[in-house]
Amino acid sequence: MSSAKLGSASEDVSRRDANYHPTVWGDFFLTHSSNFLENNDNILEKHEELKQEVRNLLVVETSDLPSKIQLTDEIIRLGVGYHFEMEIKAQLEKLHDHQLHLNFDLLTTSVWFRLLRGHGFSISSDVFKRFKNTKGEFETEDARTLWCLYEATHLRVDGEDILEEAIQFSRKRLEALLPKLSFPLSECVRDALHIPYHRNVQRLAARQYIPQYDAEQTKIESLSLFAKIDFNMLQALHQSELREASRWWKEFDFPSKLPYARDRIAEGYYWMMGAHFEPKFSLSRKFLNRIIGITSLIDDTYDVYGTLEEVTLFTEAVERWDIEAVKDIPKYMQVIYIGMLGIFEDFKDNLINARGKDYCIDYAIEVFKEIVRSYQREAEYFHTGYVPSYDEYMENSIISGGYKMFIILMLIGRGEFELKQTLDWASTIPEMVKASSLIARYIDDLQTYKAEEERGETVSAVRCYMREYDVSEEEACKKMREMIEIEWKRLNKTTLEADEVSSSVVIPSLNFTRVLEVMYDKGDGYSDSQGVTKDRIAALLRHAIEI
Ligand SMILES: CC(C)=CCC/C(C)=C/CC/C(C)=C/COP(=O)(O)OP(=O)(O)O
Repeated sequence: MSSAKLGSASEDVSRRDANYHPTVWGDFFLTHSSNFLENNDNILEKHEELKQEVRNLLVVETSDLPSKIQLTDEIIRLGVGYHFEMEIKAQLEKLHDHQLHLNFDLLTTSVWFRLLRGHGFSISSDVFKRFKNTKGEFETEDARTLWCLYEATHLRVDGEDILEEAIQFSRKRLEALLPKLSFPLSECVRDALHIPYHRNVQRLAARQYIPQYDAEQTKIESLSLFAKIDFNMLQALHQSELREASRWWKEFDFPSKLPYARDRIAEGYYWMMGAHFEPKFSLSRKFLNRIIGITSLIDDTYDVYGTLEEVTLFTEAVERWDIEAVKDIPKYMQVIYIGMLGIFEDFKDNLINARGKDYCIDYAIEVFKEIVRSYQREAEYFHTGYVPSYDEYMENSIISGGYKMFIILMLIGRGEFELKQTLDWASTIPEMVKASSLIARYIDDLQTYKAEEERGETVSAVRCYMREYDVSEEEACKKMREMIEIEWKRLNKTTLEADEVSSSVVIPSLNFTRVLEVMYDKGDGYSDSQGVTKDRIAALLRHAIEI
Protein backbone atom coordinates (compact mmCIF):
# COMPACT_ATOMS: atom_id res chain seq x y z
CA MET A 1 0.00 0.00 0.00
CA SER A 2 1.17 3.49 -0.68
CA SER A 3 -0.14 6.86 0.15
CA ALA A 4 -0.08 8.42 -3.30
CA LYS A 5 -1.56 11.87 -3.82
CA LEU A 6 -3.36 12.77 -6.98
CA GLY A 7 -5.38 15.75 -8.09
CA SER A 8 -8.03 16.39 -5.50
CA ALA A 9 -8.23 12.77 -4.41
CA SER A 10 -8.50 12.60 -0.60
CA GLU A 11 -4.98 12.99 0.57
CA ASP A 12 -5.17 11.08 3.82
CA VAL A 13 -6.49 7.87 2.27
CA SER A 14 -4.20 4.89 2.05
CA ARG A 15 -4.15 3.74 -1.54
CA ARG A 16 -2.78 0.71 -3.32
CA ASP A 17 -0.22 0.80 -6.06
CA ALA A 18 0.23 -1.95 -8.62
CA ASN A 19 3.62 -0.58 -9.68
CA TYR A 20 2.93 -1.00 -13.35
CA HIS A 21 5.94 -0.19 -15.48
CA PRO A 22 5.73 2.90 -17.72
CA THR A 23 5.06 2.47 -21.40
CA VAL A 24 7.87 0.66 -23.16
CA TRP A 25 7.20 2.71 -26.30
CA GLY A 26 7.52 6.28 -25.06
CA ASP A 27 6.47 8.56 -27.92
CA PHE A 28 7.67 6.13 -30.57
CA PHE A 29 4.31 5.45 -32.21
CA LEU A 30 3.34 9.13 -32.03
CA THR A 31 5.73 9.86 -34.82
CA HIS A 32 6.79 6.57 -36.34
CA SER A 33 5.68 6.00 -39.87
CA SER A 34 6.76 3.46 -42.45
CA ASN A 35 8.52 4.65 -45.59
CA PHE A 36 7.95 1.38 -47.35
CA LEU A 37 5.80 2.88 -50.10
CA GLU A 38 8.15 5.84 -50.70
CA ASN A 39 11.25 3.64 -50.79
CA ASN A 40 9.89 1.11 -53.22
CA ASP A 41 9.12 2.44 -56.67
CA ASN A 42 6.01 1.11 -58.35
CA ILE A 43 5.21 -1.06 -55.38
CA LEU A 44 1.45 -0.61 -55.73
CA GLU A 45 1.55 -1.82 -59.33
CA LYS A 46 3.77 -4.74 -58.31
CA HIS A 47 1.34 -5.61 -55.51
CA GLU A 48 -1.59 -5.58 -57.92
CA GLU A 49 0.24 -7.67 -60.49
CA LEU A 50 1.23 -10.30 -57.92
CA LYS A 51 -2.28 -10.36 -56.52
CA GLN A 52 -3.58 -11.24 -59.95
CA GLU A 53 -0.98 -13.99 -60.32
CA VAL A 54 -1.93 -15.51 -56.98
CA ARG A 55 -5.62 -15.28 -57.85
CA ASN A 56 -4.97 -17.14 -61.09
CA LEU A 57 -3.13 -19.89 -59.26
CA LEU A 58 -5.99 -20.20 -56.82
CA VAL A 59 -8.80 -20.43 -59.35
CA VAL A 60 -7.14 -22.52 -62.06
CA GLU A 61 -8.83 -25.92 -62.53
CA THR A 62 -6.61 -28.87 -61.61
CA SER A 63 -6.92 -32.54 -60.83
CA ASP A 64 -4.05 -32.24 -58.37
CA LEU A 65 -6.22 -31.61 -55.33
CA PRO A 66 -3.50 -32.06 -52.68
CA SER A 67 -1.56 -29.19 -54.29
CA LYS A 68 -4.68 -27.04 -54.46
CA ILE A 69 -5.42 -27.72 -50.77
CA GLN A 70 -1.85 -26.87 -49.86
CA LEU A 71 -1.93 -23.64 -51.87
CA THR A 72 -5.24 -22.51 -50.38
CA ASP A 73 -3.91 -23.12 -46.89
CA GLU A 74 -0.65 -21.31 -47.62
CA ILE A 75 -2.44 -18.25 -48.96
CA ILE A 76 -4.45 -18.06 -45.75
CA ARG A 77 -1.51 -18.74 -43.43
CA LEU A 78 0.55 -16.08 -45.19
CA GLY A 79 -2.12 -13.56 -44.19
CA VAL A 80 -3.30 -12.65 -47.69
CA GLY A 81 -6.49 -14.72 -47.78
CA TYR A 82 -8.55 -11.58 -47.17
CA HIS A 83 -7.89 -10.53 -50.78
CA PHE A 84 -9.50 -13.69 -52.12
CA GLU A 85 -12.44 -14.37 -49.84
CA MET A 86 -14.84 -15.25 -52.65
CA GLU A 87 -12.32 -17.43 -54.49
CA ILE A 88 -11.37 -19.29 -51.31
CA LYS A 89 -15.01 -19.89 -50.45
CA ALA A 90 -15.62 -21.29 -53.92
CA GLN A 91 -12.58 -23.59 -53.63
CA LEU A 92 -13.66 -24.86 -50.25
CA GLU A 93 -17.15 -25.56 -51.50
CA LYS A 94 -15.65 -27.71 -54.24
CA LEU A 95 -13.44 -29.47 -51.71
CA HIS A 96 -16.34 -30.15 -49.37
CA ASP A 97 -17.07 -33.58 -50.75
CA HIS A 98 -17.11 -36.23 -48.09
CA GLN A 99 -15.73 -38.95 -50.35
CA LEU A 100 -12.90 -36.81 -51.62
CA HIS A 101 -10.44 -37.58 -48.89
CA LEU A 102 -10.34 -41.31 -49.57
CA ASN A 103 -7.29 -40.93 -51.79
CA PHE A 104 -5.49 -38.39 -49.63
CA ASP A 105 -2.57 -39.23 -47.40
CA LEU A 106 -2.60 -38.25 -43.72
CA LEU A 107 -0.89 -34.91 -44.36
CA THR A 108 -3.38 -33.76 -46.99
CA THR A 109 -6.33 -35.12 -45.00
CA SER A 110 -5.19 -33.10 -41.99
CA VAL A 111 -4.83 -29.84 -43.91
CA TRP A 112 -8.13 -30.43 -45.74
CA PHE A 113 -9.92 -31.17 -42.47
CA ARG A 114 -8.53 -28.06 -40.76
CA LEU A 115 -9.27 -25.82 -43.72
CA LEU A 116 -12.86 -26.94 -44.03
CA ARG A 117 -13.68 -27.01 -40.35
CA GLY A 118 -11.91 -23.72 -39.89
CA HIS A 119 -14.35 -22.24 -42.40
CA GLY A 120 -17.44 -23.72 -40.82
CA PHE A 121 -17.92 -26.77 -43.09
CA SER A 122 -19.09 -29.93 -41.40
CA ILE A 123 -16.53 -32.73 -41.70
CA SER A 124 -16.52 -35.85 -39.53
CA SER A 125 -13.33 -36.71 -37.68
CA ASP A 126 -13.95 -40.29 -38.83
CA VAL A 127 -11.82 -39.34 -41.86
CA PHE A 128 -8.81 -40.06 -39.64
CA LYS A 129 -9.92 -43.63 -38.84
CA ARG A 130 -8.23 -45.21 -41.81
CA PHE A 131 -4.81 -43.94 -40.65
CA LYS A 132 -4.81 -46.18 -37.60
CA ASN A 133 -2.99 -49.51 -37.70
CA THR A 134 -4.43 -52.86 -36.70
CA LYS A 135 -3.64 -52.12 -33.07
CA GLY A 136 -5.80 -49.02 -33.34
CA GLU A 137 -2.87 -46.60 -33.13
CA PHE A 138 -1.69 -43.80 -35.38
CA GLU A 139 1.70 -44.44 -36.90
CA THR A 140 3.85 -42.00 -38.80
CA GLU A 141 7.32 -40.66 -38.22
CA ASP A 142 7.10 -37.95 -40.87
CA ALA A 143 7.50 -34.63 -39.08
CA ARG A 144 5.57 -32.58 -41.63
CA THR A 145 2.64 -34.99 -41.48
CA LEU A 146 2.73 -34.96 -37.68
CA TRP A 147 2.77 -31.15 -37.69
CA CYS A 148 -0.28 -30.99 -39.96
CA LEU A 149 -2.10 -33.61 -37.90
CA TYR A 150 -1.29 -31.72 -34.69
CA GLU A 151 -2.66 -28.47 -36.16
CA ALA A 152 -5.86 -30.23 -37.29
CA THR A 153 -6.59 -31.67 -33.84
CA HIS A 154 -7.17 -28.19 -32.41
CA LEU A 155 -10.47 -27.94 -34.22
CA ARG A 156 -11.84 -30.84 -32.19
CA VAL A 157 -15.14 -30.75 -30.36
CA ASP A 158 -16.28 -32.64 -27.30
CA GLY A 159 -16.46 -36.41 -27.75
CA GLU A 160 -14.00 -36.69 -30.63
CA ASP A 161 -11.82 -39.36 -29.05
CA ILE A 162 -9.91 -39.98 -32.25
CA LEU A 163 -8.68 -36.39 -32.25
CA GLU A 164 -7.84 -36.61 -28.54
CA GLU A 165 -5.64 -39.60 -29.35
CA ALA A 166 -4.20 -37.80 -32.38
CA ILE A 167 -3.22 -34.76 -30.35
CA GLN A 168 -1.41 -36.83 -27.71
CA PHE A 169 0.31 -38.90 -30.35
CA SER A 170 1.39 -36.03 -32.60
CA ARG A 171 2.54 -33.78 -29.77
CA LYS A 172 4.67 -36.51 -28.23
CA ARG A 173 6.26 -37.46 -31.55
CA LEU A 174 6.89 -33.83 -32.54
CA GLU A 175 8.54 -33.05 -29.21
CA ALA A 176 10.84 -36.01 -29.72
CA LEU A 177 11.64 -35.12 -33.34
CA LEU A 178 12.07 -31.37 -32.86
CA PRO A 179 15.81 -31.37 -32.00
CA LYS A 180 16.56 -33.24 -35.24
CA LEU A 181 14.59 -30.95 -37.54
CA SER A 182 16.09 -28.18 -39.61
CA PHE A 183 14.76 -24.77 -40.62
CA PRO A 184 12.09 -23.98 -41.70
CA LEU A 185 10.15 -27.06 -40.52
CA SER A 186 11.79 -26.85 -37.09
CA GLU A 187 10.32 -23.35 -36.59
CA CYS A 188 6.89 -24.33 -37.89
CA VAL A 189 6.80 -27.18 -35.37
CA ARG A 190 8.19 -25.08 -32.52
CA ASP A 191 5.58 -22.38 -33.14
CA ALA A 192 2.75 -24.91 -33.37
CA LEU A 193 3.78 -26.65 -30.14
CA HIS A 194 3.82 -23.29 -28.44
CA ILE A 195 0.60 -21.87 -29.91
CA PRO A 196 -1.21 -23.97 -32.53
CA TYR A 197 -2.35 -22.14 -35.64
CA HIS A 198 -6.04 -22.34 -34.76
CA ARG A 199 -5.35 -20.57 -31.45
CA ASN A 200 -2.90 -18.04 -32.79
CA VAL A 201 -3.56 -14.42 -33.72
CA GLN A 202 -3.75 -14.34 -37.53
CA ARG A 203 -1.39 -11.39 -38.07
CA LEU A 204 1.21 -12.93 -35.79
CA ALA A 205 0.83 -16.34 -37.43
CA ALA A 206 1.39 -14.67 -40.82
CA ARG A 207 4.45 -12.78 -39.52
CA GLN A 208 5.90 -16.07 -38.25
CA TYR A 209 5.06 -18.02 -41.38
CA ILE A 210 6.20 -15.57 -44.09
CA PRO A 211 9.96 -16.18 -43.57
CA GLN A 212 9.36 -19.89 -43.03
CA TYR A 213 7.49 -20.20 -46.30
CA ASP A 214 10.10 -18.07 -48.04
CA ALA A 215 12.75 -20.62 -47.03
CA GLU A 216 10.79 -23.61 -48.40
CA GLN A 217 12.24 -25.13 -51.55
CA THR A 218 8.73 -25.69 -52.85
CA LYS A 219 7.58 -22.09 -52.36
CA ILE A 220 5.83 -20.20 -55.12
CA GLU A 221 7.95 -17.14 -55.70
CA SER A 222 5.08 -14.79 -56.57
CA LEU A 223 3.04 -15.83 -53.52
CA SER A 224 5.99 -15.37 -51.19
CA LEU A 225 6.75 -11.90 -52.55
CA PHE A 226 3.10 -10.89 -52.54
CA ALA A 227 2.79 -11.88 -48.86
CA LYS A 228 5.83 -9.78 -47.91
CA ILE A 229 4.72 -6.70 -49.80
CA ASP A 230 1.17 -6.99 -48.54
CA PHE A 231 2.35 -7.36 -44.95
CA ASN A 232 4.40 -4.17 -45.20
CA MET A 233 1.61 -2.22 -46.86
CA LEU A 234 -0.85 -3.26 -44.21
CA GLN A 235 1.70 -2.45 -41.53
CA ALA A 236 1.84 1.14 -42.82
CA LEU A 237 -1.94 1.42 -42.41
CA HIS A 238 -1.81 -0.07 -38.91
CA GLN A 239 0.95 2.35 -37.94
CA SER A 240 -1.14 5.31 -39.05
CA GLU A 241 -4.07 4.07 -36.94
CA LEU A 242 -1.85 3.64 -33.90
CA ARG A 243 -0.34 7.07 -34.49
CA GLU A 244 -3.82 8.58 -34.35
CA ALA A 245 -4.70 6.66 -31.19
CA SER A 246 -1.40 7.71 -29.57
CA ARG A 247 -2.22 11.35 -30.31
CA TRP A 248 -5.61 11.01 -28.67
CA TRP A 249 -3.99 9.34 -25.63
CA LYS A 250 -1.41 12.10 -25.43
CA GLU A 251 -3.97 14.91 -25.85
CA PHE A 252 -5.95 13.61 -22.90
CA ASP A 253 -2.65 13.22 -21.11
CA PHE A 254 -3.89 10.09 -19.34
CA PRO A 255 -0.47 8.80 -18.25
CA SER A 256 0.48 11.89 -16.25
CA LYS A 257 -3.03 12.54 -14.97
CA LEU A 258 -3.48 8.92 -13.84
CA PRO A 259 0.01 7.70 -12.92
CA TYR A 260 -1.33 4.64 -11.07
CA ALA A 261 -2.85 3.22 -14.27
CA ARG A 262 -1.35 1.14 -17.06
CA ASP A 263 -0.09 3.31 -19.92
CA ARG A 264 -0.75 0.80 -22.68
CA ILE A 265 -2.20 2.41 -25.79
CA ALA A 266 0.12 0.45 -28.14
CA GLU A 267 -0.67 -2.84 -26.39
CA GLY A 268 -4.39 -2.04 -26.66
CA TYR A 269 -4.00 -1.39 -30.36
CA TYR A 270 -2.18 -4.70 -30.76
CA TRP A 271 -5.09 -6.39 -28.95
CA MET A 272 -7.67 -4.92 -31.31
CA MET A 273 -5.60 -5.42 -34.44
CA GLY A 274 -5.27 -9.06 -33.38
CA ALA A 275 -9.04 -9.31 -33.39
CA HIS A 276 -9.49 -7.74 -36.85
CA PHE A 277 -6.68 -6.59 -39.08
CA GLU A 278 -8.28 -6.04 -42.50
CA PRO A 279 -8.20 -2.51 -44.01
CA LYS A 280 -11.98 -2.35 -44.23
CA PHE A 281 -12.23 -2.49 -40.42
CA SER A 282 -10.01 0.52 -39.85
CA LEU A 283 -12.70 2.64 -38.19
CA SER A 284 -13.73 -0.23 -35.96
CA ARG A 285 -10.13 -0.74 -34.79
CA LYS A 286 -9.77 2.97 -34.02
CA PHE A 287 -12.91 2.91 -31.94
CA LEU A 288 -12.10 -0.31 -30.11
CA ASN A 289 -8.56 0.85 -29.43
CA ARG A 290 -9.92 3.85 -27.56
CA ILE A 291 -12.43 1.69 -25.73
CA ILE A 292 -9.76 -0.73 -24.50
CA GLY A 293 -7.64 2.23 -23.44
CA ILE A 294 -10.42 3.79 -21.36
CA THR A 295 -11.58 0.41 -19.99
CA SER A 296 -8.08 -0.31 -18.82
CA LEU A 297 -7.96 3.06 -16.99
CA ILE A 298 -11.30 2.34 -15.33
CA ASP A 299 -10.21 -1.19 -14.36
CA ASP A 300 -7.10 0.19 -12.65
CA THR A 301 -9.12 2.89 -10.94
CA TYR A 302 -11.50 0.31 -9.48
CA ASP A 303 -8.94 -2.42 -8.82
CA VAL A 304 -6.06 -0.37 -7.56
CA TYR A 305 -6.40 3.29 -6.80
CA GLY A 306 -9.97 4.37 -6.09
CA THR A 307 -11.72 4.15 -2.74
CA LEU A 308 -15.10 2.44 -2.61
CA GLU A 309 -16.82 5.82 -2.20
CA GLU A 310 -15.03 7.23 -5.25
CA VAL A 311 -15.69 4.33 -7.57
CA THR A 312 -19.34 4.22 -6.46
CA LEU A 313 -19.69 7.86 -7.53
CA PHE A 314 -18.11 7.00 -10.85
CA THR A 315 -20.48 4.05 -11.38
CA GLU A 316 -23.47 6.30 -10.67
CA ALA A 317 -22.18 8.85 -13.18
CA VAL A 318 -21.77 6.13 -15.80
CA GLU A 319 -25.38 5.08 -15.20
CA ARG A 320 -26.48 8.68 -15.83
CA TRP A 321 -24.33 8.96 -18.99
CA ASP A 322 -24.51 12.72 -18.99
CA ILE A 323 -21.72 15.30 -19.11
CA GLU A 324 -23.43 17.13 -16.22
CA ALA A 325 -22.57 14.16 -14.00
CA VAL A 326 -18.88 15.00 -14.27
CA LYS A 327 -19.22 17.51 -11.39
CA ASP A 328 -20.30 14.72 -9.07
CA ILE A 329 -17.18 12.59 -9.36
CA PRO A 330 -13.71 13.15 -7.88
CA LYS A 331 -11.57 15.50 -9.93
CA TYR A 332 -8.91 12.94 -10.87
CA MET A 333 -11.58 10.71 -12.46
CA GLN A 334 -13.09 13.44 -14.61
CA VAL A 335 -10.65 12.99 -17.46
CA ILE A 336 -11.75 9.36 -17.77
CA TYR A 337 -15.42 10.28 -17.80
CA ILE A 338 -14.97 13.00 -20.40
CA GLY A 339 -12.80 10.71 -22.53
CA MET A 340 -15.39 7.94 -22.29
CA LEU A 341 -18.34 10.10 -23.39
CA GLY A 342 -16.24 11.53 -26.23
CA ILE A 343 -15.41 8.09 -27.64
CA PHE A 344 -19.07 7.14 -27.85
CA GLU A 345 -20.04 10.49 -29.38
CA ASP A 346 -17.38 10.08 -32.08
CA PHE A 347 -18.36 6.51 -32.65
CA LYS A 348 -22.00 7.44 -32.98
CA ASP A 349 -21.29 10.11 -35.59
CA ASN A 350 -18.62 8.37 -37.64
CA LEU A 351 -19.48 4.74 -37.49
CA ILE A 352 -23.06 4.18 -36.52
CA ASN A 353 -25.18 6.98 -37.89
CA ALA A 354 -23.10 7.08 -41.05
CA ARG A 355 -24.32 3.55 -41.73
CA GLY A 356 -27.90 4.27 -40.79
CA LYS A 357 -27.91 1.87 -37.85
CA ASP A 358 -28.69 4.32 -35.07
CA TYR A 359 -30.06 1.64 -32.78
CA CYS A 360 -26.53 0.22 -32.28
CA ILE A 361 -25.45 3.03 -29.96
CA ASP A 362 -27.86 1.89 -27.23
CA TYR A 363 -26.34 -1.60 -27.31
CA ALA A 364 -22.84 -0.12 -27.18
CA ILE A 365 -23.59 2.12 -24.18
CA GLU A 366 -25.50 -0.58 -22.33
CA VAL A 367 -22.70 -3.10 -22.63
CA PHE A 368 -20.20 -0.50 -21.41
CA LYS A 369 -22.38 0.32 -18.39
CA GLU A 370 -22.56 -3.39 -17.66
CA ILE A 371 -18.78 -3.82 -17.45
CA VAL A 372 -18.53 -0.82 -15.11
CA ARG A 373 -21.19 -2.42 -12.86
CA SER A 374 -19.13 -5.60 -12.77
CA TYR A 375 -16.01 -3.60 -11.79
CA GLN A 376 -18.06 -1.98 -9.04
CA ARG A 377 -19.03 -5.40 -7.73
CA GLU A 378 -15.36 -6.47 -7.66
CA ALA A 379 -14.41 -3.30 -5.80
CA GLU A 380 -17.13 -4.12 -3.24
CA TYR A 381 -15.70 -7.62 -2.76
CA PHE A 382 -12.31 -6.11 -2.03
CA HIS A 383 -13.30 -3.20 0.19
CA THR A 384 -15.88 -5.09 2.25
CA GLY A 385 -13.96 -8.36 2.45
CA TYR A 386 -16.90 -10.25 0.96
CA VAL A 387 -15.97 -13.60 -0.55
CA PRO A 388 -18.37 -14.78 -3.27
CA SER A 389 -19.07 -18.42 -4.07
CA TYR A 390 -17.35 -19.76 -7.17
CA ASP A 391 -20.53 -19.48 -9.27
CA GLU A 392 -21.26 -15.98 -8.07
CA TYR A 393 -17.70 -14.94 -8.84
CA MET A 394 -17.81 -16.45 -12.31
CA GLU A 395 -21.16 -14.88 -13.15
CA ASN A 396 -19.73 -11.43 -12.49
CA SER A 397 -16.28 -12.06 -13.86
CA ILE A 398 -17.59 -13.26 -17.22
CA ILE A 399 -18.71 -9.65 -17.61
CA SER A 400 -15.66 -8.01 -16.00
CA GLY A 401 -13.42 -10.06 -18.33
CA GLY A 402 -14.70 -7.76 -21.04
CA TYR A 403 -15.21 -10.21 -23.86
CA LYS A 404 -18.98 -9.96 -24.05
CA MET A 405 -18.50 -6.20 -24.38
CA PHE A 406 -15.74 -6.41 -26.96
CA ILE A 407 -17.57 -9.00 -29.05
CA ILE A 408 -20.66 -6.79 -29.18
CA LEU A 409 -18.66 -3.64 -29.90
CA MET A 410 -16.71 -5.42 -32.63
CA LEU A 411 -19.96 -6.61 -34.22
CA ILE A 412 -21.13 -3.02 -34.26
CA GLY A 413 -17.74 -1.78 -35.46
CA ARG A 414 -17.58 -4.28 -38.33
CA GLY A 415 -21.12 -3.36 -39.22
CA GLU A 416 -21.40 -6.24 -41.64
CA PHE A 417 -24.59 -7.73 -40.40
CA GLU A 418 -28.08 -6.47 -41.00
CA LEU A 419 -29.77 -8.12 -38.10
CA LYS A 420 -30.66 -6.40 -34.89
CA GLN A 421 -31.38 -9.97 -33.85
CA THR A 422 -27.66 -10.73 -33.77
CA LEU A 423 -27.05 -8.08 -31.14
CA ASP A 424 -30.01 -9.32 -29.10
CA TRP A 425 -28.70 -12.84 -29.39
CA ALA A 426 -25.11 -11.96 -28.42
CA SER A 427 -26.40 -9.87 -25.48
CA THR A 428 -27.87 -12.99 -23.84
CA ILE A 429 -24.34 -14.49 -23.58
CA PRO A 430 -25.03 -17.57 -25.68
CA GLU A 431 -22.62 -20.52 -25.45
CA MET A 432 -20.29 -19.11 -28.11
CA VAL A 433 -19.81 -15.80 -26.29
CA LYS A 434 -19.74 -17.57 -22.93
CA ALA A 435 -17.00 -19.98 -24.02
CA SER A 436 -14.84 -17.10 -25.24
CA SER A 437 -15.48 -15.12 -22.04
CA LEU A 438 -14.72 -18.11 -19.81
CA ILE A 439 -11.46 -18.90 -21.57
CA ALA A 440 -10.48 -15.23 -21.19
CA ARG A 441 -11.32 -15.25 -17.48
CA TYR A 442 -9.55 -18.56 -16.72
CA ILE A 443 -6.41 -17.57 -18.63
CA ASP A 444 -6.36 -14.09 -17.09
CA ASP A 445 -6.90 -15.31 -13.54
CA LEU A 446 -4.31 -18.08 -13.86
CA GLN A 447 -1.73 -15.50 -14.90
CA THR A 448 -2.70 -12.64 -12.60
CA TYR A 449 -4.08 -14.03 -9.32
CA LYS A 450 -0.69 -14.05 -7.61
CA ALA A 451 0.11 -10.44 -8.55
CA GLU A 452 -3.38 -9.41 -7.41
CA GLU A 453 -2.89 -11.19 -4.08
CA GLU A 454 0.29 -9.22 -3.52
CA ARG A 455 -1.79 -6.07 -3.53
CA GLY A 456 -4.36 -7.53 -1.16
CA GLU A 457 -7.02 -9.12 -3.38
CA THR A 458 -8.18 -12.57 -2.35
CA VAL A 459 -10.95 -13.13 -4.85
CA SER A 460 -10.06 -14.92 -8.10
CA ALA A 461 -11.31 -17.98 -9.97
CA VAL A 462 -8.44 -20.01 -8.52
CA ARG A 463 -9.11 -19.02 -4.88
CA CYS A 464 -12.90 -19.29 -5.18
CA TYR A 465 -12.55 -22.74 -6.72
CA MET A 466 -10.14 -23.86 -3.97
CA ARG A 467 -12.51 -22.68 -1.27
CA GLU A 468 -15.64 -24.11 -2.83
CA TYR A 469 -14.26 -27.54 -3.69
CA ASP A 470 -11.69 -27.79 -0.92
CA VAL A 471 -8.78 -28.50 -3.26
CA SER A 472 -5.15 -27.38 -3.32
CA GLU A 473 -3.89 -24.41 -5.32
CA GLU A 474 -2.18 -26.81 -7.69
CA GLU A 475 -5.36 -28.81 -8.27
CA ALA A 476 -7.41 -25.65 -8.81
CA CYS A 477 -4.93 -24.39 -11.43
CA LYS A 478 -4.97 -27.79 -13.14
CA LYS A 479 -8.76 -27.66 -13.18
CA MET A 480 -8.68 -24.18 -14.77
CA ARG A 481 -6.36 -25.47 -17.51
CA GLU A 482 -8.70 -28.39 -18.15
CA MET A 483 -11.64 -26.02 -18.32
CA ILE A 484 -9.83 -23.92 -20.91
CA GLU A 485 -9.62 -27.04 -23.12
CA ILE A 486 -13.30 -27.86 -22.52
CA GLU A 487 -14.34 -24.34 -23.42
CA TRP A 488 -12.20 -24.35 -26.58
CA LYS A 489 -14.06 -27.47 -27.70
CA ARG A 490 -17.34 -25.76 -26.94
CA LEU A 491 -16.24 -22.69 -28.86
CA ASN A 492 -15.30 -24.86 -31.85
CA LYS A 493 -18.65 -26.64 -31.72
CA THR A 494 -20.76 -23.51 -31.48
CA THR A 495 -18.88 -21.81 -34.28
CA LEU A 496 -19.43 -24.87 -36.47
CA GLU A 497 -23.13 -24.84 -35.74
CA ALA A 498 -23.54 -21.10 -36.42
CA ASP A 499 -26.67 -20.03 -38.27
CA GLU A 500 -27.77 -16.79 -39.92
CA VAL A 501 -28.10 -14.93 -36.63
CA SER A 502 -24.95 -16.20 -34.95
CA SER A 503 -22.51 -16.49 -37.87
CA SER A 504 -21.26 -12.91 -37.59
CA VAL A 505 -20.32 -13.61 -33.97
CA VAL A 506 -17.93 -16.42 -34.93
CA ILE A 507 -14.96 -14.26 -35.95
CA PRO A 508 -15.15 -11.86 -32.98
CA SER A 509 -15.48 -14.77 -30.52
CA LEU A 510 -12.63 -16.79 -32.01
CA ASN A 511 -10.28 -13.90 -32.65
CA PHE A 512 -10.62 -12.31 -29.24
CA THR A 513 -9.99 -15.70 -27.63
CA ARG A 514 -6.87 -16.07 -29.77
CA VAL A 515 -5.55 -12.71 -28.60
CA LEU A 516 -5.94 -13.86 -24.99
CA GLU A 517 -4.00 -17.06 -25.71
CA VAL A 518 -1.14 -15.02 -27.14
CA MET A 519 -1.21 -12.04 -24.76
CA TYR A 520 -1.08 -14.28 -21.67
CA ASP A 521 1.04 -17.16 -22.99
CA LYS A 522 4.07 -16.26 -20.88
CA GLY A 523 2.48 -14.36 -18.03
CA ASP A 524 0.34 -11.22 -18.13
CA GLY A 525 1.77 -9.72 -21.31
CA TYR A 526 -0.54 -6.71 -21.13
CA SER A 527 0.36 -5.44 -17.67
CA ASP A 528 3.98 -6.47 -18.10
CA SER A 529 4.57 -5.74 -21.75
CA GLN A 530 8.37 -5.50 -21.59
CA GLY A 531 9.12 -9.01 -22.80
CA VAL A 532 7.53 -11.03 -25.54
CA THR A 533 4.65 -8.56 -26.03
CA LYS A 534 7.14 -5.85 -26.90
CA ASP A 535 8.87 -8.16 -29.40
CA ARG A 536 5.58 -9.08 -31.01
CA ILE A 537 4.41 -5.49 -31.26
CA ALA A 538 7.77 -4.60 -32.81
CA ALA A 539 7.45 -7.43 -35.33
CA LEU A 540 3.93 -6.40 -36.30
CA LEU A 541 4.06 -2.64 -36.04
CA ARG A 542 7.65 -1.48 -36.15
CA HIS A 543 9.87 -3.58 -38.40
CA ALA A 544 8.99 -4.11 -42.04
CA ILE A 545 9.75 -7.47 -43.61
CA GLU A 546 12.77 -7.43 -45.87
CA ILE A 547 11.79 -7.90 -49.47
C1 LIG B 1 -10.08 -11.29 -19.23
C2 LIG B 1 -9.39 -10.17 -19.87
C3 LIG B 1 -7.99 -9.98 -19.53
C4 LIG B 1 -10.06 -9.40 -20.75
C5 LIG B 1 -9.47 -8.32 -21.41
C6 LIG B 1 -10.38 -7.37 -22.11
C7 LIG B 1 -10.26 -6.03 -21.46
C8 LIG B 1 -11.38 -5.55 -20.65
C9 LIG B 1 -9.14 -5.33 -21.62
C10 LIG B 1 -8.92 -4.01 -20.98
C11 LIG B 1 -7.63 -4.04 -20.27
C12 LIG B 1 -7.72 -4.94 -19.12
C13 LIG B 1 -8.68 -4.59 -18.07
C14 LIG B 1 -6.95 -6.05 -19.07
C15 LIG B 1 -7.01 -7.04 -17.97
O1 LIG B 1 -6.49 -6.57 -16.79
P1 LIG B 1 -6.72 -7.37 -15.43
O2 LIG B 1 -6.01 -8.67 -15.49
O3 LIG B 1 -6.38 -6.46 -14.30
O4 LIG B 1 -8.28 -7.63 -15.51
P2 LIG B 1 -9.25 -8.00 -14.29
O5 LIG B 1 -9.20 -6.83 -13.36
O6 LIG B 1 -10.60 -8.15 -14.96
O7 LIG B 1 -8.72 -9.25 -13.69
